[in-house]
Amino acid sequence: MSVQRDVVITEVALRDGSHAIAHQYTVEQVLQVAKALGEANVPYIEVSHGDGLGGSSLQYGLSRTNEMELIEAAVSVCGPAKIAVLVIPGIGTIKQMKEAANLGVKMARIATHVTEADVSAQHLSVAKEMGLETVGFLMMAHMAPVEKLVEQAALMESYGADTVYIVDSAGALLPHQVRERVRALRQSLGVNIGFHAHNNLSLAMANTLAAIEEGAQRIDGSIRCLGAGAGNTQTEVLVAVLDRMGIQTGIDLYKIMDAAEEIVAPILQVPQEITRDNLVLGYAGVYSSFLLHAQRASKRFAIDSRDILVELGKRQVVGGQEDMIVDVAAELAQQQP
Ligand SMILES: CC[C@H](O)CC(=O)C(=O)O
Ligand SMILES: [Mn+2]
Repeated sequence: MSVQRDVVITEVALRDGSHAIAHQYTVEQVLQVAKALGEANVPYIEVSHGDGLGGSSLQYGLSRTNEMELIEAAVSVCGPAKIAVLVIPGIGTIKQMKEAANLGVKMARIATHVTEADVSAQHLSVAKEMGLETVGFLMMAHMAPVEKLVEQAALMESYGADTVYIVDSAGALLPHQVRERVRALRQSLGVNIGFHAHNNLSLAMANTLAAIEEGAQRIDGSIRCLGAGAGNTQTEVLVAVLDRMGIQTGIDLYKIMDAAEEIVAPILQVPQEITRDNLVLGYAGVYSSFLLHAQRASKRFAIDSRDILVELGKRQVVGGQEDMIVDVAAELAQQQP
C-alpha cells in the first residue's frame, strides 16, 4: 500500500545526534532506534559518524563503534525505511560510499560548505552511477548571499543531485532568510529542495515551516531533538504540527512519540536544551558540531566558551577547521592579563 507523503522526512538523530553524544553510539542503540523509526514508517534514516563517513578521527572525534557496523545494524531492522549516509568529500571517500551501498544504503547526501559545491561533483556522479538517491547538502547556508546559494545549488543539480538542501548548520538563519532562500532555489532549480535546521535560536520549527510553505519537500528532523548544538527540528513535534496543518508525512504519530520517549530519551547524556553555549552558536553563526570541541577547549584554557565561539564566528571558521578552536582558545588565554 503506498503512503501519501506531502513532505518527506529524513531522520538524522543517528548521524547529527552523534555529535551530541561524542560519537558514542553502540550497535544495540542503533538497532533499537532504527527498528522503532522503521515501525513508525519514517521514510529515510541517516546513519554515520556525525561528520559523515570516515569522520572518526582525532580531529572530529573518535567513534565508539565502526560506522559500517552501525549501518549494517540499521539496515537489518529498519523495515521499509531507507538508510542514508552523509559524505563530506575530503573526509568520506568513494570507497567508503561503495562499502556503505554494499551494506544496503540507498541514499548518499554529499555535503560541502555553501560556497564549495564544486568538490561534490565526483561523489554525486559516482553515487548516481551506483543507483543511489542523491542529495547535495549545502552547509552553513547563512554564510552566503542568496545569489551565491543559487549558483552553488545549480552546480549540485548539474552533477546529478536529486535534491539540494539548504543546511542551517549554525542555526543562525531567521525565518525571512529561509523563505527567500527556498523561494530562490524553487525559481531556479528543477530538483527537490530540502531544508535542515538547528534549534540554537529556537527557530528550527518556525524555519522549517517557512521552508515548507515556500515549497521545500524534503525536511530533516531529529527525534527528541538529538542533534548537534540544541539539536534539529524535533521530528515527533514536526509530525504532529504538519498533521494539524493537513500536511501528510506518512509517519505514525504515536509510534514516533513512543520511540522518542522510551528509546531516544534514555540515550541523551543531557537533555537537548537551548543552553547559553547553544544560543551563542546561533547568535555568532558557528557550526553546531563545534560545541563539544569548544567546551573542551574552554576547560583546558580556562576561557569562557562563549568568548571562544564568538571569536570563531568573527573569523568565519568553517567545517574542517576544528583545529582552529584550540588555536583561538589558546590565543584568548594569552591575551588575558
Ligand atoms: C559536520 C557535518 C555537519 O554536522 C553536517 C550537518 O548536519 C550540518 O552542517 O548541519
Ligand atoms: Mn546538522
